[in-house]
Amino acid sequence: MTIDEYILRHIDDEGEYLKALYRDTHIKLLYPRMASGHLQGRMLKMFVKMIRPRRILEIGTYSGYSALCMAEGLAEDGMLYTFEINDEQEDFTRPWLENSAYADKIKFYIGDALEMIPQLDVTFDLAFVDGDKRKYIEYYEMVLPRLSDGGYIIADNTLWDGHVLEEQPHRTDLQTIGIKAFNDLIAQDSRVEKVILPLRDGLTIIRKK
Ligand SMILES: C[S@@+](CC[C@H](N)C(=O)[O-])C[C@H]1O[C@@H](n2cnc3c(N)ncnc32)[C@H](O)[C@@H]1O
Repeated sequence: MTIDEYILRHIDDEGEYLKALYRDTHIKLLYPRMASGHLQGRMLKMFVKMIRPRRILEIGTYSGYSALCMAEGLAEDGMLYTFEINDEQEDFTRPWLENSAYADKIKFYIGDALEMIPQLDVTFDLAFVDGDKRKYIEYYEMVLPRLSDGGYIIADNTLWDGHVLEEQPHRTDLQTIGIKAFNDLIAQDSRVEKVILPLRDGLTIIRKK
């Protein structure tokens, strides 16, 4: 048994619905590795239980796996706003969200989060940033003013398969360059407290002071 298998046997089950979504994602979608899985999903739900946000923002819905996990942790009056730029994703994802037990807690938008979020008049208590790795700084600067004091941002993939250790990423590798620039910015940003968890592909937990 691997340590990953051991972990999955000793944490909460993800449940039949999410198992089925994960399977369907692997059968029907390109890049299924982008979806949060069992461990990260349970972690996201646990964060929501700990932080107890009323309003959650997600940038990058993809198949809806992480959205459903966070919605599962939301209180009765909570709401999750999730944004997906790829309109071809809608036919797959919308039924999975709308047929779930959390349909009334999720607002699913198709479009560029960078354009659509500024048009909403909502303050968020938690934001899960999981969109285009080249745009993390733009997402961050857009989200921070829309975050409540003491609110949290969770940024995914911030270790980028270890590529962040490359001193000089190739100039065409804009994702590695983007993530490194984001990590450097967060490290020296006195507006926030931060910690990086080496879970899966790296999760940075950022708290607005
Ligand atoms: C890693 S996947 C999200 C995975 C999902 N959050 C999960 O954990 O299961 C990233 C998604 O972000 C979407 N995306 C990229 N840029 C975006 C933007 N500016 N606004 C909204 N979605 C975006 C991509 O199309 C892709 O589906």
